[in-house]
Amino acid sequence: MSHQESDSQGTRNTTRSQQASGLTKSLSFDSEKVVQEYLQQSVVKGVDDHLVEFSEALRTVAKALRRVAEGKASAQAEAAEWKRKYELERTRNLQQDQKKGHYDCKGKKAENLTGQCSLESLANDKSEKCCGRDGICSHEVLRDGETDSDSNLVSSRMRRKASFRLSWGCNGSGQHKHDIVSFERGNITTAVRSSKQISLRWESQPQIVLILTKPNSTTVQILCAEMVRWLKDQKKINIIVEPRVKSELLTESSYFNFVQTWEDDKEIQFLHTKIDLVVTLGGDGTVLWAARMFKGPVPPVVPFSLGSLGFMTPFHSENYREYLDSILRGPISITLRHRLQCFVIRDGAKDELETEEPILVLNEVTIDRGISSYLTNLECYCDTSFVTCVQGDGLIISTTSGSTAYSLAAGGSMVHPQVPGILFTPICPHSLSFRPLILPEYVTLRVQVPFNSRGHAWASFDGKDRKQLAAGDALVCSMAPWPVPTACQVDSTTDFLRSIHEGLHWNLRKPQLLDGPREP
Ligand SMILES: NC(=O)c1ccc[n+]([C@@H]2O[C@H](COP(=O)([O-])OP(=O)(O)OC[C@H]3O[C@@H](n4cnc5c(N)ncnc54)[C@H](O)[C@@H]3O)[C@@H](O)[C@H]2O)c1
Ligand SMILES: Nc1ncnc2c1ncn2[C@@H]1O[C@H](COP(=O)(O)OP(=O)(O)OP(=O)(O)O)[C@@H](O)[C@H]1O
Repeated sequence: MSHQESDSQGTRNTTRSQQASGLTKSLSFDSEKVVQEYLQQSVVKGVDDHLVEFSEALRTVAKALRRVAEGKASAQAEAAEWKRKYELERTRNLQQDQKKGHYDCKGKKAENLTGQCSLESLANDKSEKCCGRDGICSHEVLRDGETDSDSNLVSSRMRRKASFRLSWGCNGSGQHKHDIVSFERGNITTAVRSSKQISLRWESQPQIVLILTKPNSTTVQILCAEMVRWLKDQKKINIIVEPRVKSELLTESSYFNFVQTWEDDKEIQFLHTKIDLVVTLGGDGTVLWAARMFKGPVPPVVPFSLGSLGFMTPFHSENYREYLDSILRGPISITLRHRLQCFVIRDGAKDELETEEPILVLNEVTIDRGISSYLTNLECYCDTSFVTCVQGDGLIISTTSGSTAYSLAAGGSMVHPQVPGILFTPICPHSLSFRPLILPEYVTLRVQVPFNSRGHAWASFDGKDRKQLAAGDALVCSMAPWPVPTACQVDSTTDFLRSIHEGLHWNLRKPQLLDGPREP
């Protein structure tokens, strides 16, 4: 069924259910009124007349209830059809993932592409497979926490609260660390939230630092050479740089012979196993570059500001010695910047994923009209629910770190980078009522170019690697399990507020003068 067809079907169902609920409301009012009138007037009128009226009213009620039931049956059939389609899709995705060998929340193998457990597993496995070790039963806590006298007291006064189980890790990627949830007497409280300030303490001395630099900048080149010298001479740190930087250093002096690099780009995938710390010298683009190099876990990143804006670069390069000295000693406050993992699924490929590995983004994935002059038409789903159809220039699916980048320019909110969420921001929507959304971090989003689309769409990842999406192609994205830990200059909130004040001049306004009218 095309989106338009399903939409008009949906509208018909909504109208039907609105009619049904309106009917039910008027029914309950009418029948009540009829009964009251009957009771009052039967004293005055002949009882037989009123019995006739009353039975007529009951017939109307029965007829209307039948219509409500018919409406429900048709809505249920529609829902069953959607569920069937979803199940088909899910099975297809699972098969693909088993082939690919990703990992999932059910354990050993295969992270589901859409990052979800099956509906059956949610219903049947309960905690056993998905949530076994992580689920807690409220009644277990109640039993543990109660003394005998407590329980006697409770049972004598009132019935115990219904027992329940909370479990996690089933939806989304299934690999997130979740809040510690306490069930003290069945009341749910969270103790440690993922958005709390995180501190990193070294357990052994950091020894290898990767320095990444913005190209074509003399200032950066000079600073890089100075920093390498200082780290080697003063801190006995081994340095790794990109091949380009190694040749730049060697042009300056043969002293830099000790600096390591790689010859084959394939070696980059093993970098995270050797490197203790990454230092970036540039702007936000260099932090994005650093994040892009790590397709899995990322070592802590220390971003020095040598650009114009620097939302993610809180360290001023002039004081690099003090900063690095304190960071190498630790502890460091870090911001865990979540990333999104994106899969492009080609319609033509049917059962094949286009990419072996997901594309990870620190800022956002953008699906836009590219060079096409046609309106972009994108169908968007959140897990199993239809979200909307984007008609405009495109859509930005952004992390909270990316909320101050393109998403902000398109009218999205600025969100603290430690808030776990995914921003859904339209680009120039051709609709007055399309406001940006913020969705929870555990959802899987699917953006599909409809078969009847007039043009292609283009996906770009942190502003790079453009990929064309033809009609029937889709982009699926969910939160990646590997965040980018960036060192804070103070702490993540202070750094964030400083960056929006200094970078964007957020809410900068001259203070109102004292003179002028006053409250009497
Ligand atoms: N209209 C727009 O605002 C627009 C358009 C295209 C791309 N971008 C952004 O540019 C990013 C790529 O950055 P680049 O440096 O490689 O390209 P670039 O050199 O074109 O720089 C883009 C600008 O975005 C800023 N920026 C990047 N990440 C940011 C963040 N998280 N918060 C605040 N500002 C940020 C950079 O400081 C820079 O000023 C994309 O991820 C996208 O968010 C923005
Ligand atoms: N090591 C690198 N190798 C190749 N390209 C890089 C590297 N580091 C950064 N870049 C690219 O250089 C561009 C500019 O980088 P960056 O944003 O850091 O500097 P800037 O534009 O001067 O800073 P700002 O964004 O604050 O104005 C970006 O597109 C980024 O992808």
